Amino acid sequence: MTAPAAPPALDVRGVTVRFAGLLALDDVSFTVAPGTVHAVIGPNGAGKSTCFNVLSGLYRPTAGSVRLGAAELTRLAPHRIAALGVARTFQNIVTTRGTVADNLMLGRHALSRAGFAAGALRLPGARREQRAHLARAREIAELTGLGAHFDAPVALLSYGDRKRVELARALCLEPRVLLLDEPVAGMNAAERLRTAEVVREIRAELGLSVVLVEHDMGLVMRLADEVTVLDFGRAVAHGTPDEVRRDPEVLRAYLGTATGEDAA
Ligand SMILES: Nc1ncnc2c1ncn2[C@@H]1O[C@H](COP(=O)(O)OP(=O)(O)OP(=O)(O)O)[C@@H](O)[C@H]1O
Repeated sequence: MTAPAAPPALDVRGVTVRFAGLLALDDVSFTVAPGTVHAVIGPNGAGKSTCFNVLSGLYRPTAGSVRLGAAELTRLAPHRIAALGVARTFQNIVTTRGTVADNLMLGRHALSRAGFAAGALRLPGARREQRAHLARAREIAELTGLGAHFDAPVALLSYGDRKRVELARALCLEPRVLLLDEPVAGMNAAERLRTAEVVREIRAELGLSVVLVEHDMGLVMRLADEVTVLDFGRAVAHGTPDEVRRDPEVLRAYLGTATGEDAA
C-alpha cells in the first residue's frame, strides 16, 4: 500500500448556508491548493464549524459548490465524500475504547475490499489483506508519534496522544485532503508542539492537503501556508499568515482580541 497520489485542489465556491433567518455562511469562496495547509480562522460564531460541516457533507449548502478536482462533493453523503479522499477529525471526539491498533483498524475498515466479515471467517485472501491493513496502520501510528503505543489501550494514553489517535484514524482512510477540526484543543503546550510537528510530517510524507480550523493562532501561524478569515459568515480576508495578521479587516474582526499567540 503506497501513499496516495498528489491531491487535486479543493475548490469552495460561493458557499452559502442559511439556518432559519441566520446566514451562517455568506457566499464563501476559497481554494485549498494541492499539498498545502490551509487554515480557516475567525472569532466565535464566525462560521468555521459550519464550513467544515459543508466540506465533509454533514450540511448541504443553500447555495454554492465544493469540488475536489473534477469531483463535485456538494450534495454527496459524508461516506461518499470520505471515499473520494476527504477525511475529517472531530473537535470533541477523543477515543477511549480499545487499543490504538483497534481504532486505526476501524479507520481501515472502509478501505477493506474483502470486508471484515470475511476476515472473521478466516478466508486466506482476507487474512492477507487484514495483515496488510495492520502493517499500514502501524506505519501511520509511527508517523503520528503513536508507534510505541500501538498495542496499548487508548484509555491509558495521555490526552494529547488520545487526540492524535483520532488524527491517525482519519489518516487510515488514506485521504487526499485531511480536515482537522481544532486538533490541539485542550492540549498543553508540549502536546501542541508535538501535534504541530506531526501535521508537518504527515503533510511532507503523504503529500496531502490539510484544512485546519483552530483557535490557537500560534499553531495557525506556524503551520498554515494560506489562511482564510471568516467573520459573521463572510470571508473577510485571505493570504499568508503574515498578510492576514496585518490585514485591517482581520484586526477589526478580532477587535478586542489580540491576534498573537493563543488568541481565540
Ligand atoms: N445547526 C445550526 N442551526 C442553527 N444555527 C446554527 C447551527 N450551526 C451553527 N449555527 C449558527 O451559525 C453561526 C456560525 O456558527 P459556527 O458554529 O459555524 O461558528 P464557529 O466559527 O465554528 O464558532 P466557534 O469558534 O464558536 O466554534 C452561529 O451564529 C451559530 O449559532
